[in-house]
Amino acid sequence: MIKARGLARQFKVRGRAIDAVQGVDIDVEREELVGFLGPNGAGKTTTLRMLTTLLRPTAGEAVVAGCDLRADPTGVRKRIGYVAQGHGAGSDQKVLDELVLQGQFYRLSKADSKRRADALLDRLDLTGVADRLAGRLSGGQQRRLDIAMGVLHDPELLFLDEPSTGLDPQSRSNLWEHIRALRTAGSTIFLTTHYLDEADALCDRILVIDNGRIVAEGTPDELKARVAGDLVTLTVEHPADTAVTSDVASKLEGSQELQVTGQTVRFRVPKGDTALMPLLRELDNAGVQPRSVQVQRPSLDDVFLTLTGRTLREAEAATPFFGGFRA
Ligand SMILES: Nc1ncnc2c1ncn2[C@@H]1O[C@H](COP(=O)(O)OP(=O)(O)OP(=O)(O)O)[C@@H](O)[C@H]1O
Repeated sequence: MIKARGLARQFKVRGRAIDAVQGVDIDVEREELVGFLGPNGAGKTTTLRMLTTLLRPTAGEAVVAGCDLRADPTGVRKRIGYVAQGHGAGSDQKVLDELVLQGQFYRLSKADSKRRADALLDRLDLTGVADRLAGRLSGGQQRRLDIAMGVLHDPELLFLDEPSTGLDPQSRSNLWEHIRALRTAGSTIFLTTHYLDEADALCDRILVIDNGRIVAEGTPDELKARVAGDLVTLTVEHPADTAVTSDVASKLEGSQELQVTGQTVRFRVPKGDTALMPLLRELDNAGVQPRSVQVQRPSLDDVFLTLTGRTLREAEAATPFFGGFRA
């Protein structure tokens, strides 16, 4: 559905070159839900704007929904849906009218447009607000209306830019259910996000982008497997027991990144759950009583840290934002 090779975009700002996207390769298969994950300023929106024909690449090639990006941008536009970041439908139209107009914009007959609008309102849980002004919807309803607008013409491929930004946790998980349902119904979806939990919960596959380059690619589980194992956190009753505990932990097969803070010993092992029994047995033999033991699977944040040496939050804090120059 998407095949991009060496896609790049440079911006010139006051004589200074900004390499926003530095030659990315992207492959998305039909009916896949793929996430483009990276911190603010990593190049996600720029890539999306290139793939949706809104921005000309400075280098590279792409075939999107069967059409060549450079040779047939009109063909691409006909076959895709695009929901921009915080897009927001017009405020002075009723929800249903807004959708019917959108359908007519795509040259559907009024009757067809109304039929599809009704079906989408039902699928996206918006039937109850069909007669409300679009500008009066809650944040979550607004985003669902944006998505309905994006899929009304039944595109083969849907692009979503930061779909859940600005939503409260409940509206986010509700939106995720709707996005998953669209995928289950046969849509191919490419979305950008800087939320690790969103990428983890939604995506079949994730591309991680940092400073305009793809630094990793895989299923959420494959990416997590790149981190050196599960994190075991063990707290002991007496400070004097930490030396024995860290000694026992360091002897477990594959144990690494051992750290002691106060009465807490932390380390990574390849399979935390299976390592737990021998660990507790050894500690019992040594007369150590742990107060608590916790095993955590690596998060995508750990993956980002492993790949780039920075947490997503640090990466975002360090990214210069060229306010006023955004297209
Ligand atoms: N029109 C533009 N002119 C100049 N620089 C730009 C322009 N658009 C984007 N940039 C710069 O290109 C880089 C990538 O920006 P982009 O918006 O693609 O990142 P992003 O990953 O989508 O970030 P966010 O999550 O904040 O949307 C940033 O440094 C940004 O400031």
